Amino acid sequence: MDSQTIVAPMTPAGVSAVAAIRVSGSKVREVVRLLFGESAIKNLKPREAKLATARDYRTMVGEDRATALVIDSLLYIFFEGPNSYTGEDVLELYPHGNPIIVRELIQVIKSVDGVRLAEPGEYTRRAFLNGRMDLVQAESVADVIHSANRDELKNAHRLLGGALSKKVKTLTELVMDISARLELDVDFSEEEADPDYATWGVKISAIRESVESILKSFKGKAAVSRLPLAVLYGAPNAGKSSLVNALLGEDRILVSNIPGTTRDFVEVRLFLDGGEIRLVDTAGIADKATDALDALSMEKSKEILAEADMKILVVDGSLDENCASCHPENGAAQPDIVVISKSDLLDERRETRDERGESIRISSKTGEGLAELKRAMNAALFKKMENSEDLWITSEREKTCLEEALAGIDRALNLIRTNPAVELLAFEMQLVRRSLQSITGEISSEDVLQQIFAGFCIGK
Ligand SMILES: Nc1nc2c(c(=O)[nH]1)N(C=O)[C@@H](CNc1ccc(C(=O)N[C@@H](CCC(=O)O)C(=O)O)cc1)CN2
Ligand SMILES: Nc1nc2c(ncn2[C@@H]2O[C@H](COP(=O)(O)OP(=O)(O)OP(=O)(O)O)[C@@H](O)[C@H]2O)c(=O)[nH]1
Ligand SMILES: [Mg+2]
Repeated sequence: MDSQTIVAPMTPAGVSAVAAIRVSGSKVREVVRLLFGESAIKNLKPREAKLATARDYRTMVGEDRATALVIDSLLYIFFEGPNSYTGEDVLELYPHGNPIIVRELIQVIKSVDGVRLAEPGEYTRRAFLNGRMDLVQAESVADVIHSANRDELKNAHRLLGGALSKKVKTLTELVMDISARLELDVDFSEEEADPDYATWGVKISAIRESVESILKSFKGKAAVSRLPLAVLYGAPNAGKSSLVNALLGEDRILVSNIPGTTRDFVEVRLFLDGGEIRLVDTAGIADKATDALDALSMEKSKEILAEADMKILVVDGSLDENCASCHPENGAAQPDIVVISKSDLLDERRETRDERGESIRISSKTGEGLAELKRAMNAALFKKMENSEDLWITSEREKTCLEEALAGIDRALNLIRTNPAVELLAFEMQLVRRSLQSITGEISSEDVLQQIFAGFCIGK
């Protein structure tokens, strides 16, 4: 392993209130000295937030630090290895979130001998290599960051907490135990009576069951993380775009009293309690297209509706008659929920039940009904998992290791059934053990680590 010290921002590029930069490695104290001066080193206490002025030592005139250019006034925390995320000395800097400041800090830090920019995932890779976490946990860090909803996040936290690691380690121990006894049988096969194959068979079958159940829990990331899609549709001028703006709390989409304002469908991201969703505003569907372009717009609306996980029909509550073409019997989509818009223009007592299904009165002007609509969307788009105690794996690599283990187990069981040569059985169980150990990274290779961490973000 290279012993270079690494530096990278932990926060995304761009303007923010505060940014975060992390340095890890043996040169951390030197970085503190150059940024903050000799006295900072003397008073360096681990895990204590300090306010200080970071300067560019390269611009210093003579030996007087006060002449050096100020980069920022910021907070920093020093973590002394091995009690840090990576297990090495770590320095975290929290400057103001100006990209100029972040760039200058990183340039100055990089100018220290033995410091370079971190590669993607390199902090977590070091955490793994220094025994702070195993490979299942390291992979789950990416899941924690990229979980798209509450259930995924809960699963990712369980993986990070070591719930799967524990299961796999228990299985590895069982396999090692069997291996050890098999090896004994190999050594003493001359003297001893026949090995007890039936007992081996039962034990190995039990392990097979556990491996298979973890394997079956696999959920590919693509399948899990596809954001749910809600589509708003209805007659022109019904108030669809206004509703999107009201849900977002900002004037994102053009609104006007001219029917046909929205031409192309517009997609935004909305956060609900269960997670992020895609919300699409479509062009109004009129009884008759006014021109060829209008007809195309309506076609587009229908296309995106076909993909929707939730169809929300917006009906203008201020009108007595809404367009007939939004009725399902006229070929329009069957709504999951009907929204009666512009409730601020409605008489309180007016009937708000719609023959097309459950309905909610809303007003984009006053905000009435918006919270209720969000709750309904949340319930429809984030259905509770049937068994939320379940733990599932998300890593293709872990899946492949489990498949290898399962194949080895099946070969071993087959040997027991057909040709019980203890040596062969012992050999297969060694392979099974190795496959299981690859999952947690007890056995790993440079190639495997390269593959895993290349997919991480910079600074993780
Ligand atoms: N500022 C900051 N926030 C962060 C992180 C970080 O690295 N820095 N994390 C990065 O992902 C996550 C938290 N994970 C962390 C895990 C372990 C340690 C750590 O220092 N472990 C030491 C001490 C443990 C203790 O005091 O209980 C250790 O394991 O020895 C730090 C962060 C999320 N938030
Ligand atoms: N009073 C009142 N007016 C509303 C409300 N919502 C929308 N409007 C008005 O209704 C008109 C149409 O609103 P839009 O949001 O553009 O309607 P749309 O459904 O997106 O229309 P198209 O894009 O043409 O299909 C505008 O004049 C809005 O100001 C509401 O809650 N209350
Ligand atoms: Mg519109």
